[in-house]
Amino acid sequence: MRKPIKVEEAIQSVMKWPLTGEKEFVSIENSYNRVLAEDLLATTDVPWFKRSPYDGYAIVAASTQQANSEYPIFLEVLGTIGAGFTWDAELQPHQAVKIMTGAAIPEGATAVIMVELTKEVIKDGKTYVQIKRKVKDGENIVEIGEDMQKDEVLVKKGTSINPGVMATLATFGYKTVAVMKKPTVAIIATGSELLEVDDPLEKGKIRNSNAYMLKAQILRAGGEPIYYRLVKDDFEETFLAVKQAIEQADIVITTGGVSVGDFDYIPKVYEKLGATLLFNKIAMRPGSVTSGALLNEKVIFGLSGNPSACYVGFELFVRPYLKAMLGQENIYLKKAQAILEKDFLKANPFTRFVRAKTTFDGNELHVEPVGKDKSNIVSSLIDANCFIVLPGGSRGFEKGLKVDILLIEDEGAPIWDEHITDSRLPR
Ligand SMILES: Nc1nc2c(c(=O)[nH]1)N[C@H]1C(S)=C(S)[C@@H](COP(=O)(O)OP(=O)(O)OC[C@H]3O[C@@H](n4cnc5c(N)ncnc54)[C@H](O)[C@@H]3O)O[C@H]1N2
Ligand code: MOO
Ligand SMILES: [Mg+2]
Repeated sequence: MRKPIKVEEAIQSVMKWPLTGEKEFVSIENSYNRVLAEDLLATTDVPWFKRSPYDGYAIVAASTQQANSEYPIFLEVLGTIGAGFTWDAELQPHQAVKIMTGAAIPEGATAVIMVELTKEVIKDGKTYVQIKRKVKDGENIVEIGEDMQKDEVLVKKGTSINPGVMATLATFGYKTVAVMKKPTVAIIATGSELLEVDDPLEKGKIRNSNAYMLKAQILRAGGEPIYYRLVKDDFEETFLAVKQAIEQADIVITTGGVSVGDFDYIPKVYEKLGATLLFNKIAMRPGSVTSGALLNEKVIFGLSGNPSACYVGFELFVRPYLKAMLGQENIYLKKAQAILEKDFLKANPFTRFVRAKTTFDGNELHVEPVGKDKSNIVSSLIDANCFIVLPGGSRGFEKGLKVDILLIEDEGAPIWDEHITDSRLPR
């Protein structure tokens, strides 16, 4: 008899053994979605020179002291600079340089006035800019270091490279980036009933869908599915596949063959390998047979063969382990609360993770189970973007209750609908 342990105990027993990830260098072009292996520091001030935020005139603010709409002042315009160009002479009072957004502020200039507030006049062959208001010192000047300051830690290692991090890397000239190596994850699908994806159906057989599902889950979590094999329900074959995989990959996942059937060989494989069993029964549904074992400080995850159970097992146990290897902080699925939109009246002797779809009405989250809830179901995974967590020992949950959900994926909205609202007004 197997003794079920709590979900959190299973998570803890796995998370005691995170491998230390390694780093590697990739080109900035290939760094999107990778995880930073080193803190990202500002190597210069940004901007590193004063620049204009507007198209206008660089001036000495003091020259405008007396300006007002009745008595405008006139400054001589010495020339024009666009972004990327500099003005080499020092600007004197009563002089101006026409300047474009992004151009370096000339030496001596202390403010910029927007072009809309001025008028150019030509007198005796000279160009003057007419100014009708007092301009303050420092007005419309982007100061050195306004954006980022030299030596400032901008992004912590363990952060996933998003478009903003990408822009920051480029700002400081990182042609190559130190990122965490993607943990390699071997997938071994077990089962004599399994066909390859391009095999025609035969009596009693099904196509191996778990391996492809796991590949996608591994990629989504930031790992590298490197190796994948399909083995028959044969002890030797399964044993050799796992033994080889553990030498080649950082993490090994098997699917199927983990329960109490005559041909479920995974428990015996652990034994022969001399692996330490971490758990072989968890008080959860689906995936109660999910097993974990430790060999050479590497965790082998024995996920259920049933597709939905396999999926849940990955997200709850493999995902955080993989993300910990990547040095990430937020390794667990994000928890939220949502209003249950349909009765879920099944009793829950064990904690249940119901595949569900959550939607946001602009105000609150709502959630509805995606349908067929048995663990042998594939189709309910199509629309699932979260799990509803129903604690063990509960009788079922009625529509309208607030329930905990774990978010897996987030999609956009189908229409632009009241995307801009004033939160101060009643709705
Ligand atoms: N007497 C008992 N029988 C079962 C129990 C139990 O407690 N006592 N638990 C049931 C539960 S719950 C689950 S979940 C499954 C777990 O079984 P295994 O992990 O050993 O997986 P298999 O028996 O190999 O396969 C189960 C099911 O999944 C299909 N499968 C397997 N691999 C794949 C794949 N790669 N792609 C698609 N489908 C796959 C397989 O054909 C079976 O239908 O055990 C119950 N039995
Ligand atoms: O382990 Mo099974 O998926 O609980 O149904
Ligand atoms: Mg079985």
